Amino acid sequence: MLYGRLDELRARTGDQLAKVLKQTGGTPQARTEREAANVMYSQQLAQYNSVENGLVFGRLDFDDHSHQHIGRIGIFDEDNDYEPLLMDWRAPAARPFYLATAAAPDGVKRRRHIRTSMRKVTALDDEVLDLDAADPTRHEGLTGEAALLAAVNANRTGRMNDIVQTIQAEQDKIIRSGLNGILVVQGGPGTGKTAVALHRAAYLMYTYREQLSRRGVLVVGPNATFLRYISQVLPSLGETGVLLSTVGELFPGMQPDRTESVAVAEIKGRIEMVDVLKAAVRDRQRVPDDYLEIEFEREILKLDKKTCVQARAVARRSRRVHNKAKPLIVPTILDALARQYADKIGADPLGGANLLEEADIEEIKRELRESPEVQQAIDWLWPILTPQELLEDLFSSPELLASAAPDFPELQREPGGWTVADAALLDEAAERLGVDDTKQKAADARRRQEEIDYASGVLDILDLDDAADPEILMATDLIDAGRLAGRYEEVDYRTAAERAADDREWTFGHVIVDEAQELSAMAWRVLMRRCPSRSMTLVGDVAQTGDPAGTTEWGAALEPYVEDRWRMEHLTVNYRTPSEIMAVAADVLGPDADAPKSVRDSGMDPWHRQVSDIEAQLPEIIAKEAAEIGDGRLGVIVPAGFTGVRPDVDLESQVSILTVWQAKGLEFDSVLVVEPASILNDSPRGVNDLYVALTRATQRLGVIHSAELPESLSRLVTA
Ligand SMILES: Nc1ncnc2c1ncn2[C@@H]1O[C@H](COP(=O)(O)OP(=O)(O)OP(=O)(O)O)[C@@H](O)[C@H]1O
Repeated sequence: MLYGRLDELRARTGDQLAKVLKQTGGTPQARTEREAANVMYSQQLAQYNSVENGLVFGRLDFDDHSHQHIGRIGIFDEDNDYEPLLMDWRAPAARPFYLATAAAPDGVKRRRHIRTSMRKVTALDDEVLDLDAADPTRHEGLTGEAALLAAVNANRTGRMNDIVQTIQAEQDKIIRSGLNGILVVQGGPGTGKTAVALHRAAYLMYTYREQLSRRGVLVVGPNATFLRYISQVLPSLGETGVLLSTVGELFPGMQPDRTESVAVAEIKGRIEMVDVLKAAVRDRQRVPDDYLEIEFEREILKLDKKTCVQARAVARRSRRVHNKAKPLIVPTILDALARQYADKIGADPLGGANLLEEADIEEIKRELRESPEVQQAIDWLWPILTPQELLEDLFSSPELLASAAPDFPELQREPGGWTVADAALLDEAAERLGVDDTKQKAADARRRQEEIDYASGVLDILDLDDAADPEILMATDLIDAGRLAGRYEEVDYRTAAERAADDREWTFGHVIVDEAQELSAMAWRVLMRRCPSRSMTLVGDVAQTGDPAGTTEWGAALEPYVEDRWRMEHLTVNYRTPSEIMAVAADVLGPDADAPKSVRDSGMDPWHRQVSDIEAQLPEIIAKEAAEIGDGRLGVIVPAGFTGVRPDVDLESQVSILTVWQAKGLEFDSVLVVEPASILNDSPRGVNDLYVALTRATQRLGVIHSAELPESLSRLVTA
């Protein structure tokens, strides 16, 4: 019945959309309304299409004999006072589905998990929420235990799935936490942080739609592979208006295409870079050592250092950003040059006062302003700079670098291309420089003039008949070309997420950051600029920090922005990694670490095998392990620089060879960790890296090494 209703809704929305698309013309208001309807119906249709799989997944039976189905969207009975036929999982009334327990049943008698495949029910799992009738083998801390275990034991597909059917109580609390302020979610590997972050995005969009649809929600992930891995979750929850991005991509047009050492990347992430960029900008506001010579009207004028210093001081005092302050140096310079020129040409041969009057001086200034030589001098004194020019010049010039960053000579490099860590610097530079929009404004003016010209052409055609009766109104009597052009100007109907992707200065209604522990101080600044309201959800694990520029303490990262005004929630249960693997991983962190508790055992011991030549023997070991897991997925996690690592991870293939950094946030049915001693020694945060590598497996773990096995892995059995 519910799928039937979904088909009806889809067909009806499709018809409405087709009707809107067929209409043309009309008043400007009609056009605006039509465009808005177009966007609304298209989004609705996308939502109906995306909830096809698993539309209905739950049912609650209440003590009063009523019942309610729970699903991905709400569907209402239009013929019966809009009674809910299917309750959206995010609605308050659906909450007992996630929270009710036998001890606190909240009026629920039975909770049913319904599994479907292609519109057919394939399995049911019932829980009777009655302490007397409850199955004593059930785990009281888990909601829908059978459905949960089926989900966590299932083979992985290479793409993350939603967990909407089996959200657990501690996760539900975070997903539905209020919109405002900064919420930090700290949780060990596999505790569902990523899943919770995405479901929270969907929940917030549903609950605060009015507030959030205008400014949009941003979800930030550590790299492009990870974003591909999670990309299907929000659409499957019926939400298409959320922007997924890395920090780097928030600088529009940024494509990191070069690499650099971890040490240099770490320096670029430091807060000291703010001062470096400030100094770099000031260094570009030049004055001559002595004077500049400028030829004007066959005279040689001298622009001396003192005048330039004065002009620069005026511009700097304004506290405008560099590119916007440039016009402020011009009056002082023109004035000095004009007076010098006047002295030359207006000198009274008899030695009296200058023959030129103020009006003449003003005229000279106007001419000076137009002179290419003068413009060239002004550009030398105060060049308009793009962020790219500023950084490229800084990094490739030993002199500029020595002046702006005397402590960091290692930043010097050949020009060409950008690294991941450059993105936050470019963004910071853009803030300091301000956008030079003169070209954009000129282009806009040109475009508008073209539209006006076109519109007058249209009006001319309408008024072809010269001999028309003067009593009859002509088109040009009613509307001029400017107004006609205005009507046809393009209005921007993209969703907030689409517009935000192209706009560096966009600010979001809510920002969600995954793997937030990896952000450098400079990256935090980028994100805080995108979210002045500080309505943010930051999920991560400070025990997994791999980037030397990242944080191991939430308070230290947030203090500069909100002091201690942020709240923290913890996730404590690991749904990914079986207890046997988690025990090995916890040994790596040491006895004081707070590793999460696994929800299940696998009955299989993680193993290690020492080989003499890894590169030669690995293919065979991989083939054997791949055969063991059938159509499951195998991740081979190797030290950086190992052969076989590709910059782009193929999520679809059965076997992936990747570095720890690439494996961040991902999971595989089976994992082979290669040469753990190298992973430990390659980075100052090697312990965390090895912990991340060991916790990627959902079923099986093996360790291959030629060097000595690190002592912390002594729990592994020998294969
Ligand atoms: N309530 C749940 N029901 C079913 N599966 C769940 C649930 N919570 C988490 N999972 C599954 O557990 C796995 C780990 O979740 P997720 O990747 O969100 O963890 P994480 O905390 O982000 O891990 P890491 O810190 O290692 O990146 C995923 O496969 C996820 O689908």
